[in-house]
Amino acid sequence: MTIESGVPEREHSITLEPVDRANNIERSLNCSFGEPSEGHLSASLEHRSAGDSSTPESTPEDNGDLKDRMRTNLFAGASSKTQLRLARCRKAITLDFRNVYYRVPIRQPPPPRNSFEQYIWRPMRGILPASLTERTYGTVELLHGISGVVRPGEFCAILGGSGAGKTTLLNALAGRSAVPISEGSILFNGQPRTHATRRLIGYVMQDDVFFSNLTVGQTLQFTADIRLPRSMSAQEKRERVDEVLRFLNLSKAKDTIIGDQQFHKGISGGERKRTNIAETLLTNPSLLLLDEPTSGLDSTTALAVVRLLKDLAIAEGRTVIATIHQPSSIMWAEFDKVLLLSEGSVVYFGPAKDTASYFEKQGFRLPYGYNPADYFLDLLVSSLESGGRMTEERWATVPDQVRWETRRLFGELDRYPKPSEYPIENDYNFTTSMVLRAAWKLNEAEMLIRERDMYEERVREYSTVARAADASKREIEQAGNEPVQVRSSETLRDALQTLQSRLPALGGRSGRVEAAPKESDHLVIKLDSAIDELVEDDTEELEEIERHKYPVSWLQQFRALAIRAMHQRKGVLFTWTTLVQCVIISVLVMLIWINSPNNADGIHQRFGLAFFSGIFWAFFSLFNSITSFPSERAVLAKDRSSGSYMLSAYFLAKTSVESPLELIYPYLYILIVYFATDLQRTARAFFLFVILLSLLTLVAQSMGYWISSMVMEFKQAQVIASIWMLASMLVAGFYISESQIPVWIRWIRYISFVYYGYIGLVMNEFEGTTYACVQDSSIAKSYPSCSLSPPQPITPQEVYQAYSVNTVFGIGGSIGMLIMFLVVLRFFAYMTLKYVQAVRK
Ligand SMILES: Nc1ncnc2c1ncn2[C@@H]1O[C@H](COP(=O)(O)OP(=O)(O)OP(=O)(O)O)[C@@H](O)[C@H]1O
Repeated sequence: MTIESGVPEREHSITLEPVDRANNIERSLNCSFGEPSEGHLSASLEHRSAGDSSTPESTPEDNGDLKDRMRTNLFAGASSKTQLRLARCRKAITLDFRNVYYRVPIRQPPPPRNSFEQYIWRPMRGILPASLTERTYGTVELLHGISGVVRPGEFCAILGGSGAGKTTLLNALAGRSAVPISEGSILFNGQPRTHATRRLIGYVMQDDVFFSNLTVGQTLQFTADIRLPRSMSAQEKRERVDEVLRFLNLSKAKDTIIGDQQFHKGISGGERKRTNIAETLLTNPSLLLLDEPTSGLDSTTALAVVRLLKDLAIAEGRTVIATIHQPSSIMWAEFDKVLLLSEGSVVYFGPAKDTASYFEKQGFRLPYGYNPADYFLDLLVSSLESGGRMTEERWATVPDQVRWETRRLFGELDRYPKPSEYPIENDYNFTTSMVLRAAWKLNEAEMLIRERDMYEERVREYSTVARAADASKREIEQAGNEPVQVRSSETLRDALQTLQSRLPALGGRSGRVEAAPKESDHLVIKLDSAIDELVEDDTEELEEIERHKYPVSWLQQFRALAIRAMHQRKGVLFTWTTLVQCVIISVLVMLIWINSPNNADGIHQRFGLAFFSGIFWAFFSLFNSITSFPSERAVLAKDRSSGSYMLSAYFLAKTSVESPLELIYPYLYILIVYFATDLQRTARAFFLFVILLSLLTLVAQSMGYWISSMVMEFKQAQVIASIWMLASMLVAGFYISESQIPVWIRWIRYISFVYYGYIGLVMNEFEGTTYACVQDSSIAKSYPSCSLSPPQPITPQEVYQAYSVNTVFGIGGSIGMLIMFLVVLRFFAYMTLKYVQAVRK
């Protein structure tokens, strides 16, 4: 709907939330401001003038301003207009956190009690999950009663020195903490977090965690496929990706791989950061939480990121909270609210523009021309770093009440039972941080009471707006599609003006208010039927979120995950070094075994070839796959904590894509080696060789999955894999026959898949064929058939006997055992990933 307002001081137009639907407004009001409940305290309302809003439909003046900003804005090129409107916020969220305390258990390994624990158990313990080997010794409190409210349309920056608790607080707000908060509440529109709210929260991690072999476009497409609702078509999802790419000026980098810091250079640091934000924006979150989105960026790019966040808050009605390191003064001016933290306590929370006056009241005057952020953070950090007390001059400037509160909180009050006896000196070495924390404690109650009054006033104000909009709606309906002239009362005009300035914060509907340079008490209102459709879409989308646990079905998850796994694994597996390694080994094997004789003298060589083939590909595959989960751990945790997909879809997609890829090199080896080395030339033997080697490779891969799901640390996984493979190799029967292995470790072979692979390959080579004896050969003489007169061909049974091959299983049995290992090991890997690693949902 378009409203043309006759307010003379406003000569530009802006896009706002709908005023055509009273019920939507009511709903928005409910979700933005809720019903004032008992004890519900809120932060101050900052009335932003309508002209401040960077909104999609801006006038030339606004555009001029916008262009100025865009000059330094690396996101220029994005017509924020269309993109912002298309990626509109679905529901306004007010985040209200009260008295949040967060404590974590202190975990420490128990001290060794004897030499076994000291020299054997301790080094081995590293490979087990910490939860099994560490004990809890009490708790440590990281957040001490943090309160605040951030509303739709506001951009709140969390600031503090290193270790102040910024990330801890952000994680707690996002529901991503390792343990739940100990006390207090975190409410979304007055309600605890639900499944549906979780999907409306976008969390941008400090580390840009991606699959390095995917391009920016592929990465975003994956996110779109998996996290956008099932009601959207593939085409719509592609369009959303292109929109976000354009919006963040990433179109140029669409086909560039993300890369990593060490081996493959990919996109730049700024592009990485924007890709990170883009991934979150794709899902159109209503509440955006960002952990240090500007870290590692140059000042221009960092400012551009901050302005983007501000635009997302104002123009889209999103609630944006970000931890920011070292903001410049220009950046400071962009913050609506700031939350200053020191040692896990609030030092200030409120409008950024009021910070200086608040600090001044506490005796800390912002020096002229100083960057506010630098000054406030210096006050907190320098006092901590030096550990020094406040100077006497500064202490003297602190109000009496605050000095008293500091003593009450951090000093020994017993020494001075009466306030009149308190010495004026800073006798406890109080630091600036202590004084400011005490000042805030004093101030907090007072501030919150004041803000509750403002909140109630605000609710009343919006009720007026809602009634006004309802009245307008009725007039519009009576007038059909024609522009309507509404002679408004003073109240209506004021209400609409307020609405105009605050509507973007009410939750994702669109309408337009245009200034008309004429009579001040006339409003011209037009209906825009397209807006109605958008509203319907939103409702459906929200209902869908409530209905389904995951945005898309299991099959859709599987498909998207399989495509991603394919792109990623291709890049890891198909490198020149791996190809060259495979070819060199294959050619070497071919050259060594090319002349193996087809008689008694060649028997041992065939054993060697079968053994080497099995062991080499088992090693190759095992070591390829032990990097599997550790390298994806961060991405998996990120995806799972945003509730994107089921672990079963991830595991099955990954393993089913990687398995065929893992077989490509062994097949190349078979092609080079099999015929050149004169292995048994029958179709049956060839295909059985292919099947056995494939199974061995896949079982080794499964073993690698299991190990890597268990320990998640590459080095530890490597140690376990090496021990396992070397033990398997030793007991398989090639180096030493079964009867020579001590009885008490003989059983190991039965739990070693290498053993079954080796038996299968050997029997496949000798089954159905005989070998001629060689005259004067010492090897041949060891076979009974060669001692006969005339010598008889050596039978497979004689060979098995000579090499102590256990024929109980046979080729079929070996294949069966390998299949069993395949299934069991994969099942173990999945269960370990699900339960032992406790990858968070
Ligand atoms: N699980 C934990 N156990 C014990 N202490 C912890 C734990 N997690 C965080 N801390 C401590 O809590 C404090 C706050 O950590 P946090 O990561 O929130 O700081 P921050 O303000 O984000 O710092 P930075 O800006 O350096 O990232 C730090 O001193 C940190 O060592």
